[in-house]
Amino acid sequence: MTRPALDDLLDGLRVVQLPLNTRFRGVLEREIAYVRGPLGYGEFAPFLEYDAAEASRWLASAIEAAWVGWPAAVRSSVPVNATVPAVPADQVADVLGRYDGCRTAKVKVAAPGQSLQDDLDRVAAVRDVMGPDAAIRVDANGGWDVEQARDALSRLSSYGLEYAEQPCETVEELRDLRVALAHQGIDVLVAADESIRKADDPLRVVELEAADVAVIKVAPLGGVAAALEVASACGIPVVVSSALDSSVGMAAGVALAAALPELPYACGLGTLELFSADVTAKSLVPQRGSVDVRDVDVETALLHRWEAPVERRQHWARRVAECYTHLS
Ligand SMILES: O=C(O)CCC(=O)C1=CC=C[C@@H](O)[C@@H]1C(=O)O
Ligand SMILES: [Mg+2]
Repeated sequence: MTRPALDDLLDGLRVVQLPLNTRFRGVLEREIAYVRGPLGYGEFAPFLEYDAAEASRWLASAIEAAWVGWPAAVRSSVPVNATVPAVPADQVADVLGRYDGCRTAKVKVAAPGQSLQDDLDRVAAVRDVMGPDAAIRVDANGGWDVEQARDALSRLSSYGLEYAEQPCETVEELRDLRVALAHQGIDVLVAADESIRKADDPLRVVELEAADVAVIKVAPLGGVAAALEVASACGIPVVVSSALDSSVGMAAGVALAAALPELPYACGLGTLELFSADVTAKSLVPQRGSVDVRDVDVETALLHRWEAPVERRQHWARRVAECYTHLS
């Protein structure tokens, strides 16, 4: 891959703090850095707790966007799901109300400090608001062990589930859960997210027959081309999802979804509805249930408006430099 000099990355570096309208992953603000190359901006926003080796894949993805470019699109829009954070059931209608025309919802479950009853209430509220024809998937972020997952999914499945994303933490647990669900006749598909995006070997989950669906995120896999390779090698249906991106990062996810030969499920690319600010006036938000495949015009005034304080900008400059040494 074309590798810009570290100075080129640091010279164009911009850092913003974008407010969210709903708490997600425990935060109400998303800190995002941008690098700038000949093709425009690339988003570099690994979550703050990630180490340099893991975060360097996000840097490779930002460099691809700004210096290399993406594979050709085979579609002009991408159907997306609404994302429902671990909110109380009485806030579900508000959250869903932001998503124009989405007929699939992904609901966070097994959040720290919450009970299965909270999850049941939230999923029931989603079914209630969206009606019987909507598709509902849940995402436990590895929060259950196999037994808890089997019990939770046997109860949640009465609301009709499209799949359960990362119900357990390890690949072995996902495999054992699939067997347990089949034995008990619980008809819920298993999707892998962290087992792909945080793994040394993203294809192990397929080798162990541990998932029915692969959730693929661009930045954690090192860019659109790399993610496309993982998606093709998987041999199971793929759902492209965001990493809580601004429109710049979202465009990369949309580019991947647009390039995939088959897209059987709605993608998790609607999360800009959880933000109350962006760096473009024309956010890549869903309209009538889909996101358009198009370029994003970053506005300098918005980069200024949401600019992070100087110590955070220095933090991100150090992070870029550190990750740069890990680029392969
Ligand atoms: O898939 C979606 O609907 C939206 C994206 C999403 O849920 C996530 C984005 C970023 C970090 C993750 O905790 C979370 C996920 O686990 O899938
Ligand atoms: Mg997930």
